[in-house]
Amino acid sequence: MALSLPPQELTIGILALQGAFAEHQASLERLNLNRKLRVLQVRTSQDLDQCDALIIPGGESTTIALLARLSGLLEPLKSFVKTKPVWGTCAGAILLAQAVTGVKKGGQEVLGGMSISIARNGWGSQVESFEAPLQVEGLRDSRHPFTGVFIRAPVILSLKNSPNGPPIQIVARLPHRPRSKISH
Ligand SMILES: NC(=O)CC[C@H](N)C(=O)O
Repeated sequence: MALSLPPQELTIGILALQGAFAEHQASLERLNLNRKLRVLQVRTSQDLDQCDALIIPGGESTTIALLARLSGLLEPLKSFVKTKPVWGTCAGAILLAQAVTGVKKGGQEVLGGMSISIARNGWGSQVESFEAPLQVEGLRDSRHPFTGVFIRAPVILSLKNSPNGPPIQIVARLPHRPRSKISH
């Protein structure tokens, strides 16, 4: 996967078939960057063609894969993840994995792109969702932990550096599920 981005205006796509795409868009638009950023909701392969990079949001991975297939986006996405930078949040990370466990009856379509294996709903069901403080390498204020929100979240079970891609860097770990649930 190529990780370098062109220096001119960047177009960041957000896969907008289902899930938290609007929240990702709002966060990107709040960023105060010293370069021009265009944020594009991606629903067609023509949208995808305009993107320098892509975010696949959290949501429901099976539904996102199904909608991608119905809208003719599945194959373009599989090609995109081989050559361009892609970020996967929760369901997005499941879609970027090479192997998934805990899948629904009928299986789970994936895009590949990251040489990881992942367990869908690996921390438990919806009622077992939780928040946990994380030390994230590279965040500006490393004195304060980042609050990770794990909503029916996946667990990355294994990762393997691929000979063609950049080395994998782990920026945070959560070895055990904490007791606290989501606070309201
Ligand atoms: N927060 C999420 O994105 C949940 C992912 C969901 N469990 C799935 O399988 O797609």
